[in-house]
Amino acid sequence: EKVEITKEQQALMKIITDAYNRHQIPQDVAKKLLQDQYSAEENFLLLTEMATSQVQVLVEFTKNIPGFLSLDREDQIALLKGSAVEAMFLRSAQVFSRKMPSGHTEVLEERIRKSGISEEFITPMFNFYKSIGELHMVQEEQALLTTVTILTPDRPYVKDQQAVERLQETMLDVLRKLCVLQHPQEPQYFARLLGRLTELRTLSHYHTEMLASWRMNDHKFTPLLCEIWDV
Ligand SMILES: CC(C)c1onc(-c2c(Cl)cccc2Cl)c1COc1ccc2c(ccn2Cc2cccc(C(=O)O)c2)c1
Repeated sequence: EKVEITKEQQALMKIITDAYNRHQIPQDVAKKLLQDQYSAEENFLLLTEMATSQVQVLVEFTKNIPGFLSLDREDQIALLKGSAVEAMFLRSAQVFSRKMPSGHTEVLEERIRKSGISEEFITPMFNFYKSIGELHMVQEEQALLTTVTILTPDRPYVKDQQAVERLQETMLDVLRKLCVLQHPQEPQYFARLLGRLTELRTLSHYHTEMLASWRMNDHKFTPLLCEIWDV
């Protein structure tokens, strides 16, 4: 049957996409990527700074998701804590596939590979980046997929899961229609996108182990990261 995005859905998509594009890592932080220091220590510090900046960007973005601020305050925190790593994997994957300016991508990849992360986590991480790149998502799809990830009802400590589910379903409906309209030659595209969310959960479990091993080697995180990742 003919798929049509309603006026309200169009407005919703514009709010979310504008917010997603508006909140970027500050250029001075991204520029540091090209700094000459390449030690594992220096890489870890730079990535920690980027992650901290990315969490701030994520909090600002989340405030622009229609309906999010009407959720129970504690549930808002539970959703942010539960989705931060997945949203950041999505964001860094989109940055890699977007091919950042002037070789940032290679430098970022190099720094991630040489920051004390064990090979067993590096391989699935970069496989994920590749699988996201192959989707060639338009920016509306990227923004909506991140929103759907944030609005996952079954995160730990969420009390009113129904309210989160209603919001997520609203976003999933827009994303489903957008996929059909943007990728008419590929009816399975929406299903492929949702498949990435499953991969994100696995990466999130790997990330917990990455944090544990960094802590074992006495690596320090910023207060914001300690709070959002309970480290
Ligand atoms: C604490 C730190 C060492 C850490 O722990 N886990 C991850 C970690 C790693 Cl190593 C991989 C994936 C996710 C996480 Cl949390 C990280 C590093 O987190 C990052 C690093 C880079 C990231 C991000 C997110 C995006 N980017 C790239 C980026 C670059 C330039 C511009 C922009 C932009 O948005 O405009 C984004 C997070």
